[in-house]
Amino acid sequence: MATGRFHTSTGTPVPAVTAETMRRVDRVAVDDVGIELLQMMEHAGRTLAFHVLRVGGGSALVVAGNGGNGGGLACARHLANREVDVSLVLDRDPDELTGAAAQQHRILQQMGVPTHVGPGFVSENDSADVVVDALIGYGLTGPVREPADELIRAVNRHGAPAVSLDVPSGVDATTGETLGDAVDPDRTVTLGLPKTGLRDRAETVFLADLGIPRAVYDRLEIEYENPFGRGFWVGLRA
Ligand SMILES: NC(=O)C1=CN([C@@H]2O[C@H](COP(=O)(O)OP(=O)(O)OC[C@H]3O[C@@H](n4cnc5c(N)ncnc54)[C@H](O)[C@@H]3O)[C@@H](O)[C@H]2O)[C@@H](O)CC1
Ligand SMILES: [K+]
Repeated sequence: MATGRFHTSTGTPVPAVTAETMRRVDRVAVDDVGIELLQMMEHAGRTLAFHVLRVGGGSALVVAGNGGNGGGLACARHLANREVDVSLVLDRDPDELTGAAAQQHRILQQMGVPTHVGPGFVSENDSADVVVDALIGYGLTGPVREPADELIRAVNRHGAPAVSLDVPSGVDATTGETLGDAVDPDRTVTLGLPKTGLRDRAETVFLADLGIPRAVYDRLEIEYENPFGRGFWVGLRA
C-alpha cells in the first residue's frame, strides 16, 4: 500500500503514502472513527502557523484555494491571533468557496483579515515576510489551470520564503512530478503521513500530526510507529 519510507531525525521509519492512500486514511478517520475534517484542519493550520513563524515574523501572505488544503485559512487565523499582519489571496471569489474552506473564511471575515483575489495582489504585496502556500494539496488533478498557475508564478517571484501546506502547490503528491507551474518552497509541512512525491525534498519536509489515531492506520494495514514521540510535529529525512 505505502510506497517507500522516510525517517525521523531519531530514526523512526515513517511510511510514505500516495494521494489515493491518504484520501483513504482521511475517509476512515472521518467516516469510521468520527474525526471531523475541521478538527484535522485545526491541527494542520496551527502547526503550519508554527513553521511560518520560524521563517517569518511581522507579515504574511496566505494563498489559498477551496479544497482541504484550505487549512491555510486556519493558519491565517492562528497567525493573526499572534499579531502577524496577515492578508489572504484566493484563487476565486470568496462567494465561490464551499464547505470547510467557506466556514474558515467566514471566521477570517469576522476577524477583519483582508481578502484579495488573483495573482496581482501577490506581486503588489512584496513587503510580506513570508508566503503561505495553501493553494492546492494532494487534490491536484492534471496540469495546473489558470488562475492557479499565475498565482504559483507570482508566489515564486515574490522573493519572501514560502511555506507549503502538505505538498508544494503544482507538485503531484504521488509522483513528485511538476504539472506545469509549481511553488518552490523553503519548507513543506506535510500532514498525517508524508506523501511519496516528497521523497526528493525530504530535508525540507516537516510532518504535522493531525490527531489521527493508530486505529485508522491499523484498519488500512499501514505499518505505523508513532513518529512524533511526545511532540506534535517532526522533521523528516529520506
Ligand atoms: N480529511 C481530509 O481530506 C484532510 C485534508 N487535508 C488537506 O486537504 C488536502 C486535500 O484536500 P482536497 O482533496 O479537497 O484537495 P486540495 O485542497 O488539495 O485541492 C483542491 C483545490 O485545488 C484546486 N485544483 C485541483 N487541481 C487543480 C488544477 N489542475 N489546477 C488548478 N487548481 C486545481 C481545486 O480547485 C481546489 O481549490 C490535503 O492536501 C490536505 O492539505 C487536511 O486539511 C486535513 C484532513
Ligand atoms: K500547497
